[in-house]
Amino acid sequence: MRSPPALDAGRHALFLDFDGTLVGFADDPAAVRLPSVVRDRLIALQRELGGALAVVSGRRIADLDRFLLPLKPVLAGVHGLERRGASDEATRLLMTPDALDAVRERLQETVRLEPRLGLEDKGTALVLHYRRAPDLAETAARAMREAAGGRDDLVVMVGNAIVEVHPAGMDKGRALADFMAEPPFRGRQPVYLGDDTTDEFALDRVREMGGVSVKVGPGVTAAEYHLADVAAVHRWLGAGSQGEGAA
Ligand SMILES: O=P(O)(O)OC[C@H]1O[C@H](O[C@H]2O[C@H](CO)[C@@H](O)[C@H](O)[C@H]2O)[C@H](O)[C@@H](O)[C@@H]1O
Repeated sequence: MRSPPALDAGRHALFLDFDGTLVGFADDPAAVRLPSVVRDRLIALQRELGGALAVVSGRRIADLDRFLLPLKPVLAGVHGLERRGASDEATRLLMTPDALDAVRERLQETVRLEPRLGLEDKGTALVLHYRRAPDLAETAARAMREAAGGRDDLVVMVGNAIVEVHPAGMDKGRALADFMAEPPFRGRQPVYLGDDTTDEFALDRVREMGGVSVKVGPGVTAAEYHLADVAAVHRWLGAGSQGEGAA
């Protein structure tokens, strides 16, 4: 796969995944770090792009703000179930948090019985983490399937050393399409960078829209272009190579 073309600030809208794209991985999700040189470059890019810069992540918006501030991009959190558009002051939730109550109870029991698994409660989604115990990948997947109980109002997704459940009806592709229908994105060509299976929804959508789809790292993808790793993303953004961003 080819390297992506240079960003054209007058024409493009830039969408960035967070973990595995802007920052490297760590055992503890709270331990990642966005190098200040990258954050400063993103602040400059946001201005050059007329505000058409969004981070589209599986993380919560409050969590993303902790890593990104003073950069305040448009944000889709929890795969679009949380949203803060260009004209929004506050985060909007696209679901009722009690939708996951029964699943939460079952997963709490799972991690009580197997403490090497971690449970991340994002309110709008629940995640079982097994990065510290890769041998528990199948155990985690099975526990999640059983906890979700075949409910068709929920979606179970596999990510990088995680398995996650959240209400059906939203993914990163839909989140991106919603932003593209609004200023300051409307009329621009989307550019999306992402590394994980959950990014494929957005990479697919960007190809349909005639945009620039960029897969970061290894793996099967719908993307047209490729960057090797987080350091290559930083260089492509014009922020040099200052480490991968894991603490
Ligand atoms: O959509 P993203 O921005 O890529 O977020 C996806 C998930 O990111 C976090 O988990 C991942 O990063 C952790 C820290 O490096 C790592 O420990 C974990 O194994 C990775 O899957 C976050 O904790 C999840 O909630 C996000 O869905």
